[in-house]
Amino acid sequence: MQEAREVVVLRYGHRPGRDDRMTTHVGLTARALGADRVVFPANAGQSAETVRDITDRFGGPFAVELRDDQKAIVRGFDGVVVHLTMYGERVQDVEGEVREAVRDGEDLLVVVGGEKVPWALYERADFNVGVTNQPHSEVAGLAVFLDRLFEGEELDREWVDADREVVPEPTGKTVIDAGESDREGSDAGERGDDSK
Ligand SMILES: C[S@@+](CC[C@H](N)C(=O)[O-])C[C@H]1O[C@@H](n2cnc3c(N)ncnc32)[C@H](O)[C@@H]1O
Repeated sequence: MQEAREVVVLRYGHRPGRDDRMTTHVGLTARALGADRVVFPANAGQSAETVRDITDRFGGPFAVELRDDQKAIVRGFDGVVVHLTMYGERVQDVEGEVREAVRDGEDLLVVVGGEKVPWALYERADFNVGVTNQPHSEVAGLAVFLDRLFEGEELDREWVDADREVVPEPTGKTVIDAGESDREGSDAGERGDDSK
C-alpha cells in the first residue's frame, strides 16, 4: 500500500488484573502485524514491559508508550482515526477508503477498546470499522484490520536489531541467534517461548 507515515495503535481503557493479558496481546499483535507504535493506558505498565521485552529479543522497530490522556490523544490526533467496533462499517467495504485517506503520508491511529468506550470516540473517528458486525475481541479485530490495511505485505517484513529469530519449519520450535545462517535442529536450538 502507499504508506501511512506512522501507524499507531491505541488501547483505550485497561482494567489491571482483568485485562492484563488482552492488553499485552493488543501490543504483541500491533507489533507483529505492522504497526509502528502502541499506546497503552498508564496503568498497563506490566503489559508495556512484556511487549518491550519481546521487541528487544525479536526485533523492531516498534515503540511502546504509556499515557493516561487517551481522550486527548484521540481528540488531538493529527491524522486519520480508525475506531474498531462491532457497530462500524464493514472492513471489506472501507479498507480501500482508509488506505486512500493515508496514502499521502498521513498518520493513522487505530483505536481498540476494552470496556465500554465513550460516544465521543465514535464521533471523532474518521472511520468506525467492524471486522464482522459480531461481538468478539480487540485482538482479533486488530489483527484482521491491520492485515487488510497492509494487504498482507506486513507478513514479509524484515525485523531489525533482533537477538533471536524463529526458524520456520513444518515441525519443531527452533530459535536461533539472529543473523546465524546455519540452521540448528530442534534439540540444539532454544525451545520457543510461546507462553505470553
Ligand atoms: C470485548 S469488546 C467490548 C465492547 C464494549 N462492550 C462496548 O460496547 O464498547 C472490546 C473491543 O473489541 C473490539 N471489537 C469487538 N468486536 C469487534 C468487531 N466485530 N469489529 C471490530 N472490533 C471489535 C472493539 O475495539 C471493542 O472496543
